Amino acid sequence: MTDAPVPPVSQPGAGAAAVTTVPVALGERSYDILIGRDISAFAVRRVAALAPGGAVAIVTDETVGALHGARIAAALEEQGLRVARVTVPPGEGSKSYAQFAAVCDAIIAAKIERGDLVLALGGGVVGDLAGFAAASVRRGVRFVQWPTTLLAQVDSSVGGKTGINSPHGKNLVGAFHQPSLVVADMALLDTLSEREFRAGYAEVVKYGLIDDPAFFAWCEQNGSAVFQAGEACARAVAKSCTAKAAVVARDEHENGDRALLNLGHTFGHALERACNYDGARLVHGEGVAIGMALAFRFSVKLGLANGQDAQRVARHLEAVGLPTLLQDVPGDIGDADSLLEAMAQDKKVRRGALTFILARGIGESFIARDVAREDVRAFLEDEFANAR
Ligand SMILES: NC(=O)c1ccc[n+]([C@@H]2O[C@H](COP(=O)([O-])OP(=O)(O)OC[C@H]3O[C@@H](n4cnc5c(N)ncnc54)[C@H](O)[C@@H]3O)[C@@H](O)[C@H]2O)c1
Ligand SMILES: O=C(O)C(=O)C[C@@H](O)[C@H](O)[C@H](O)COP(=O)(O)O
Ligand SMILES: [Zn+2]
Repeated sequence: MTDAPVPPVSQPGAGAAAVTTVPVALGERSYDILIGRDISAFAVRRVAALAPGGAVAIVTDETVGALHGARIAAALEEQGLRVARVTVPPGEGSKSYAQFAAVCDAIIAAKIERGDLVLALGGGVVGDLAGFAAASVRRGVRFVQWPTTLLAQVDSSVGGKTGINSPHGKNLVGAFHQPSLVVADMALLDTLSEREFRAGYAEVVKYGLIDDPAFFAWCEQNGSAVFQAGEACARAVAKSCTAKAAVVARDEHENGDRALLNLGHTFGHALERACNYDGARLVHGEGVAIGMALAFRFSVKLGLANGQDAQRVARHLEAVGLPTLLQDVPGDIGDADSLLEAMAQDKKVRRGALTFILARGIGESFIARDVAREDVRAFLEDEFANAR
């Protein structure tokens, strides 16, 4: 990642809005992320070019489908594609075995062939679910990510992690399946709720905390402007996608430093499971915000980072209204032992040993293997005891 939040090359999208293109360099699986406002007219032509005269199954959720589905379906039909629509209920509960089976069968029933397309129109839930269905049906159909939340535009639509949840933990069943194109149209964020916008912002801040202190400082200065879904937001999306594209290009299957993108997630995923994936209590980005604050405080407790940095992280997250404490999660989240049990199912676990993303400071995150369970338990017990 670079020091200044400068987005990559912009070009006019035929006839209208400027489109910033961020390439994801993965050899024969390379693809572009198109970023801009009101870019759908340009983007549907790029989608159609992937499968000229073919078919596309738009997978969406009820909320996004009602707001944006008809317009995008019509635009794709105008490009000569046959369009089928597949709709799931909104929310994390749809990353389930039941919805996975329903989506796969609907794609098959729509006679989507290997040379056709699945198009995920929605947030990270739809992207992860539709992407996994695309990876599985006929052993692999190409797919397009058309993210409609800030979280999906800055993170989940890029990098090819797809999957569903198990009662044992988050994203435990899935596949790496890269999209063929990503379309991040800022205009779609206009209908997003404030709470969901804020949750997505947690994953933006993450890129600064991993290895880009200048970007974290930029977030501190410009965080509230990002929430206007204008120029600052487009910059944050381009910056985030550029950072993620670089990590994914180096380490597509998370054998090494892609795990840094998991900052805050070992704690966050355990909290999501503790809430039984009930978005009314905790959505993913909120879990990540608490998880990042915990990762910094844990780093301080282990003598790795200084307290001022941990406070600065929590201060910024709180300034935009994100939660940073275990006590911020409504209802019962169990205790240190039950959270540890959830963490034992984390995909970064090796031979039973916990791996965390910890930090020596802001922008100095690193992968800590073999973290002692006793240290985690003692830290969590302190956190449970320390009410605000
Ligand atoms: N694959 C990855 O790399 C990756 C990365 C980060 C997160 N994730 C996953 O992403 C999921 C979270 O994604 P999310 O935060 O986008 O949640 P989400 O997909 O549940 O969307 C949030 C809510 O906003 C609504 N919504 C979406 N777009 C809208 C719009 N434009 N206007 C109005 N309402 C809209 C949805 O209906 C939903 O109710 C989690 O399951 C998480 O594990 C995956
Ligand atoms: O793309 C990645 O790699 C990430 O870790 C991004 C995370 O924000 C995302 O939540 C991801 O789904 C978590 O991956 P998991 O392997 O811990 O399920
Ligand atoms: Zn995440």
